Amino acid sequence: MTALAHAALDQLTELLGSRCLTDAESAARYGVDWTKVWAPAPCAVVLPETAEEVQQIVEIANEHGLPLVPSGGRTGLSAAAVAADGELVVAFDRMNKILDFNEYDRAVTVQPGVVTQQLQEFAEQQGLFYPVDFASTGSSQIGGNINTNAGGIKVIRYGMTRDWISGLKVVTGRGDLLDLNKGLIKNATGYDLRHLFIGSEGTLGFVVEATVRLTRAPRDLTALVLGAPGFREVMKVLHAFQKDIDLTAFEFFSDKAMGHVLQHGVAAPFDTECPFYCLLEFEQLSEQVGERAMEIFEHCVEQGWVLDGVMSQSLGQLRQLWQLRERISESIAPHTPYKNDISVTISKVPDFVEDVDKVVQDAYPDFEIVWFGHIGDGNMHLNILKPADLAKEEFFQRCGEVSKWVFEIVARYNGSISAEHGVGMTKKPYLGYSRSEEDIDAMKAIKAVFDPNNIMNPGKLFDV
Ligand SMILES: O=C(O)CC[C@@H](O)C(=O)O
Ligand SMILES: [Zn+2]
Repeated sequence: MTALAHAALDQLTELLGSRCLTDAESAARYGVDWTKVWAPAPCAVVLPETAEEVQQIVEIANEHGLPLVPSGGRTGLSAAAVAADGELVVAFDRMNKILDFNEYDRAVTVQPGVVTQQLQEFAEQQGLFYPVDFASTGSSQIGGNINTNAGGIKVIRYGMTRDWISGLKVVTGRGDLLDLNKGLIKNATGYDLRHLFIGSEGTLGFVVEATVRLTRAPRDLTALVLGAPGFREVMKVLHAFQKDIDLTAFEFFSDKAMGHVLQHGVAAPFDTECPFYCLLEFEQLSEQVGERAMEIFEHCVEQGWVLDGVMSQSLGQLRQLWQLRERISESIAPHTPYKNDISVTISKVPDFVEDVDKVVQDAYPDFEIVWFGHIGDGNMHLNILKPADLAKEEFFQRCGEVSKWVFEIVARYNGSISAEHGVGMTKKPYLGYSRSEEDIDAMKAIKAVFDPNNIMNPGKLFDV
């Protein structure tokens, strides 16, 4: 540790006492996210309890040139919350209170360390619903969701985290406390800085409070799992249902993904083995909606787009069917997957997937390729699994080489190299495939305004 870091730590210990942790166990725990590519090496971990303490931490960091990394539930998949280079981790676990709720505004004000599931349960207790949902809601925190503009499995109906944040308090890299948008629905007073901070991966400032909108809870949710002979047919099924029914989800997964999730202990939906599966969900608000869904299903079977299918008849069955999709990620995790989280507009999905699939199948004849994702949003998760006998370093190096070819296709289709997981460190070398030089220059200029000394999560998103 440098003399400067020592001096900063003395000040931090004076400020926070036992909430400034320097032990190896805390460093290892708080210094990583789910990527596990970089080894954690923070100089210390601090646990502020108030916005004022966050401001004081930023002040000390500026004085000593100490880089800061924000840490929430650490469920990120792009190494945006990894401290691998002597940074100070600012963990928000102690700022985990629900501060206010107003039923007329249908809005709840929370601290950043509130766990997503805690917010969802609070909304339910008020007879309302927080709709941003994904597999890691049991540990992810609202502050992290805001930093990455988290998406998930209900985006087709409810949008991303950005769409639910009506107010945001942030501490910038200058140490200023900004109170952005103040929970308003309508506010036409110039640049909406709130949206700059959402999805900025902690590179401009840290979220210290958020006002989150809630909505009515969905009623009588019903899921269908369908098996399709090919990927193009999956898209035809999406189109057929979307024409008539407001879907709350449309997810897809390949036979390989299905194989892993079944091995993981989830029950098969039906006996027919299909190359692709989709899971779609809707509110069965009336009997007619259910009947219409069955008619569309039969039409899809007649057209040869669907080989088999099942529809949930109870909440228990609905939850069971969702396991098929929600547990894919954990079922492939032991195979050290190399992850891609790519998107294009819906109309381009079939050609795009065909082009990418060809490149990866040719490049990795010996690797298992697992496709799944939020196909109703044009967002595919392409996971390449490491063969058991190949060293991790060599595997990641080979994957990195092929990434360029995949991202060239992404660029050709005007797509995104990261639909929802963020850029962090894993996708930083490839940002130029999705954002122009002018875009990146503008982002750097914005960072300089809010974080002139480059102490807020440096080395993530881009290098300055
Ligand atoms: O593991 C992945 O690649 C995706 C994780 C998550 O975004 C999901 O949709 O399940
Ligand atoms: Zn996802």
